[in-house]
Amino acid sequence: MSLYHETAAILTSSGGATHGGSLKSRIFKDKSLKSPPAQVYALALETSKWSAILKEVVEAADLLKYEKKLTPALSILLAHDLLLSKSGIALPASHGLRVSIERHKARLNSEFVRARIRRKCATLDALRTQVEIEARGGCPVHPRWIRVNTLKSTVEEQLSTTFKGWEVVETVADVIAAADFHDSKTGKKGKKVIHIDGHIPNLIAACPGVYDFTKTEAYKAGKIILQDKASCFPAYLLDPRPERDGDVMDTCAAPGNKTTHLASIVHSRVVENDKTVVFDGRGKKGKKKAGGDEKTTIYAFEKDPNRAKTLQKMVKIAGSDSFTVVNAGKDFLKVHPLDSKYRNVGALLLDPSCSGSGIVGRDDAPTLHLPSAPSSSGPTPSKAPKGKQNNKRKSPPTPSTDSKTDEPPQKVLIDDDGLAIPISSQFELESRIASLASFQLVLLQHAMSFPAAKRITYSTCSIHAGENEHVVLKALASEVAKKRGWRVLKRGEQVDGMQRWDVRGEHEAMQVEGVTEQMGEKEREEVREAVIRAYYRDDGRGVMGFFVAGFVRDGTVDDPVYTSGVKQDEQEEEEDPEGPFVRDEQGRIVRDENGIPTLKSTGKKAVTLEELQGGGGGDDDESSVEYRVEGNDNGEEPYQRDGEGRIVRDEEGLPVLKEGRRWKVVRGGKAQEEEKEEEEESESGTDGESESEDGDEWGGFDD
Ligand SMILES: C[S@@+](CC[C@H](N)C(=O)[O-])C[C@H]1O[C@@H](n2cnc3c(N)ncnc32)[C@H](O)[C@@H]1O
Repeated sequence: MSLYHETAAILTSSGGATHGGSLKSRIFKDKSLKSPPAQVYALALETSKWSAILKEVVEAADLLKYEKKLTPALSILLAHDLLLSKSGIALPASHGLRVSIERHKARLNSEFVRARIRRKCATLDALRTQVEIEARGGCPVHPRWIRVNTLKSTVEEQLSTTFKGWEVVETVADVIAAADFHDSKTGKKGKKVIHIDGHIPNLIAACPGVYDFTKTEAYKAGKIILQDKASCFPAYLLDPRPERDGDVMDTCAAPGNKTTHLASIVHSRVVENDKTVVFDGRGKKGKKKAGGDEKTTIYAFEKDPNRAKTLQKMVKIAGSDSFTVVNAGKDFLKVHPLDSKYRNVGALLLDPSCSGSGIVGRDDAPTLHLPSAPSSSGPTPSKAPKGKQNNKRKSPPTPSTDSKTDEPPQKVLIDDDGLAIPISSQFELESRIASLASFQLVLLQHAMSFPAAKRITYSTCSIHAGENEHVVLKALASEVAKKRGWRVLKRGEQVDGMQRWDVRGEHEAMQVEGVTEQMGEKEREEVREAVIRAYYRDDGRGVMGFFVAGFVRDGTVDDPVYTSGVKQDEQEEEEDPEGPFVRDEQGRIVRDENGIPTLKSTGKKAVTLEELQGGGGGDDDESSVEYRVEGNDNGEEPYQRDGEGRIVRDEEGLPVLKEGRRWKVVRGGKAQEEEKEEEEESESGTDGESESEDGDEWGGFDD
């Protein structure tokens, strides 16, 4: 099959919206293609951009009437290459398709000139510019953002290598403006200009479409990473500092842009402070931190095993594998916060799956205009696409055709995992957002429960308040946040570049039923001002739609359930230095007349008199603390008595045993005691007396 047949099949395939996402991904994932996917994609994209004009030309020239074997899609693909491609039709001169279009060359050319004049364009260049702008549906140009990976390079090095000869301009807006430049001599679009970002360190905005950075040595060596400016906010806002935050966790990490950004920041902090650090893992890079042996590890989790492979590759290429542990295929929600591996995790980055509604260029196919069937003769100039209709993230990736205008295209929400979810109503959209938001909140609360955590960033590439401000407000109102003292990282406390970023939370998003009623106006405004937004807009900022919020706690407020896994009362029993017994005001253990202590947990006596007299185990509740009197069992009671017949007690009030008698304290109940005795017998062959000596601890009473 020829390039043209394959491309026509892609452009007109039905169900594309729900079967594989964007035009680009449909083409590059199509294993049945014989032509190079890049060539198919370029032809499909460019023809779609020009299709409104090509449709007019083909119809006016009556091409489909004369060439019955051509389909509408084939006709505009061939017309595109005939009229606009420098190399012409990519087929042998004798090929039937080529012959069928070239014999109409003169008429097609003159209709093309007429179409240009109708659009009031004096030159082909002017028409090109108009087509480019229309193809974006009036949406802004998006710069190519490049993060210099400071683990491997510096901005200075990149300026003198990758960007050698590029002009450095003052603003992002200048970079955007350069994209519409068209060099009439070379026929090339855009200019080689860059801007060094003023908010995020080591970030460069380059004019898009001028250069394929994926082909550069710097990209292949991991010296530069293609990452949108807004997507750099979370790691920068988290601002992990080895000496303050210890280990760092990236909870939802693939493909790894933020993981590698975190690594770069951690590393630069160490260098900046002129302190050295031991990086964990197989680190050859490690240096000792001044005055200590702390280690910094970045733990990255990715539940999707395939995406985790990309993460692993990225971490390696970026040069951070020596101190990044990739937990491939591991669900962050299944990571136990009390797992000792993570006891030093002080900073967590949470960038969970979201609706992806802020992503730029997700739907990359401009609306396709196909010529009408031959019966409807005569030119029917179609209107050029207006507004944002061909750069909408929720519109179907399958291009609509003019002949189907009576069927409104089904909307598709392509999330940031690349999953295409058909959305046919506002209700469906809201349900999808609500379900994502509830999951995002669970993840955020889980992050908040790590014992040493003091800083968290939560981010999405969504523009919906439901996934953004609302999740933040609900998280702040949650039990874990309250019990552990989590609060929002206020604007004034943020790293410099984020303080200066002036796009903040949405006013109308600051009300959440059942959550914000208890908050004062000032508190709500503080949260709104603290959270950071970015929009894909024609505002000169050149960023994608994004949201990020920081959370902090100072650690003075905490709940033991989040540090030791036990509730306060349980912890008192376990860790109370006074032990599990009730004490009086002077700190003495409260005992009954026989000196038997009372347990705090049950209010019952720790042992019964019968037990003290050697009678065996107590009830189940108290089975973890059993006491036996052993030795010289001659039938007499084991305690010493004074002249008045009272049991003699030591300073703690414990009965003093007669000579030859001793206490045996058994922890863990009767079953364990029996087990222990069996073991003792089999090991030593003694009657356990000597073990009893060893075990003659007063642990049960003293601690
Ligand atoms: C928005 S993407 C992360 C992008 C990444 N932070 C970056 O900047 O390159 C969300 C990722 O989280 C993963 N994910 C979702 N839920 C997860 C979970 N419970 N545990 C671990 N990974 C999860 C998804 O598979 C997806 O790869």
